[in-house]
Amino acid sequence: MRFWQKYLNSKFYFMLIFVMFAVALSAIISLSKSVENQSLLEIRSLTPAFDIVSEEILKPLFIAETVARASALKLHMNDNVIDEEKITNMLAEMSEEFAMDFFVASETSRTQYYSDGSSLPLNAAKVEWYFRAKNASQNIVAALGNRKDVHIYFDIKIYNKQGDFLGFIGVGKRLNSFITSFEKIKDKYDYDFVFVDHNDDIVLSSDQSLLADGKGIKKLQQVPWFKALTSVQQSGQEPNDNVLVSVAGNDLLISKADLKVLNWKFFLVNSLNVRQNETTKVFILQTLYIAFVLLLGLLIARIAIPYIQAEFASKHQNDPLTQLPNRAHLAWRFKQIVKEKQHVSAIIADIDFFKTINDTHGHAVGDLILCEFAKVIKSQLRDVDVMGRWGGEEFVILLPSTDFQMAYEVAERARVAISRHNFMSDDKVLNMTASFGVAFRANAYKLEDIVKHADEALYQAKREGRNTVRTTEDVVVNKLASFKKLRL
Ligand SMILES: Nc1nc2c(ncn2[C@@H]2O[C@H](COP(=O)(O)OP(=O)(O)OP(=O)(O)O)[C@@H](O)[C@H]2O)c(=O)[nH]1
Repeated sequence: MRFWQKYLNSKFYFMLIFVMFAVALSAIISLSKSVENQSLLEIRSLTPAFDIVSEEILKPLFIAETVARASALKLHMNDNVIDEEKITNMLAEMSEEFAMDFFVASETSRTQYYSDGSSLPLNAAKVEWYFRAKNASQNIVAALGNRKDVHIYFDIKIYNKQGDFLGFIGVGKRLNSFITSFEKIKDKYDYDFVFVDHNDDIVLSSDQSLLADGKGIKKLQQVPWFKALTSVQQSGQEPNDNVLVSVAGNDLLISKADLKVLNWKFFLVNSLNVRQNETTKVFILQTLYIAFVLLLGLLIARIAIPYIQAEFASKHQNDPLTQLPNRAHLAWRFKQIVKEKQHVSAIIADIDFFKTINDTHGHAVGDLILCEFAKVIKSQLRDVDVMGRWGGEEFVILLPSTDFQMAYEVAERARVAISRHNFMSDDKVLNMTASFGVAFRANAYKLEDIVKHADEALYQAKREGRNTVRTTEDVVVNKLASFKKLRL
């Protein structure tokens, strides 16, 4: 099987499945995220709609109602002769307090008094609203009025105890004062809203082109999205208040609410294209983000897992016969010692004529002796020292924070212990010896380096009769002596 075929068969398919799984998982998570985001947007967009109604409409209306019911103004309006100065002063105080324009329209004097001190005779030909509102069945009337600039007025009817009509108390808000707050909301949530009265006159809107201007009041029937509604929808008889319409390629969701207190309607116009774009953007970004995180996780796992496995293996690998650390484990321990910035000495121990033991008593006895040999030497070491099996009948001992002299003494102590130990085989005592090589490295970075030097010393110990300890210093002295001999 060719390499690429093998690759395609195993790793490639695994990766493909993983990537498909990652993308599918990210898509599912993103989908739920974008639905969550969409719902959040909807809730967030509805909240300010309620704020607009309560803050901009209901609040001035309730202030007007409260003032009308409780104020001393009502008493003055009941006087046979209206005290204009008192009424005007009171209106001015209220205007200062609530930052709105107040007025009183008196039936007795047929005059309208404003909080700015001005007044206007209620002339049937000029002030049409007064007579219309007076004859209306509701006690609260809201209407647009054009005084200096366009105002929206909330008028409350006033009666005396006998039920005689005394006139109106009301508040007026300049239409321009709504515009700033409407624009802020429109910028933030990107929807339009329209308030219309019982005549379908547009009273307030976030769309400035729909607001009343010098040319007059606009009608709901002039608005493009309203024109796009069916006649049943326009009549408001449709049970569902949310209607979808398409205007110039833009899908709009129209929500309607009734403001019964004023006999008004409130329309919220949501551009679905904007919402859909937002949702798509959130979906794509989420998918990319999650796929990136998953792939990054895979990459990290691919790099980290073999490393962790190797670390774990070297940390836990022991020689099966003696249960001592093997070479990989020794190398890991050596790295730890170097990392801790400790200087270290190494001893290599090798049983003398071990082949003869095997040949004479058998391999099984040889195995037992190897284990016992390890135990005897370990009994001479500190807990921090590490003894491992280097291979065959060779053992390496690492001595952290141990200088050359001390390492030599440890090796010598081990040599004596071995030579004095009675190894047993079938009730027969076997005596044996071992040779030792000692090396010291203040800054050895690799186990192989320090063991190589110790091995040179061991080789010299073997050459010089066995059952002895030799050091790297001995090796140098020996080399120098041979060099001198050669020169002579
Ligand atoms: N029983 C047993 N013997 C082993 C094991 N590993 C290596 N040996 C034997 O150890 C012996 C090492 O022999 P040599 O390398 O000739 O060394 P030696 O006989 O100890 O002689 P010197 O080291 O020169 O003193 C060989 O016979 C190997 O078979 C093991 O795990 N168990």
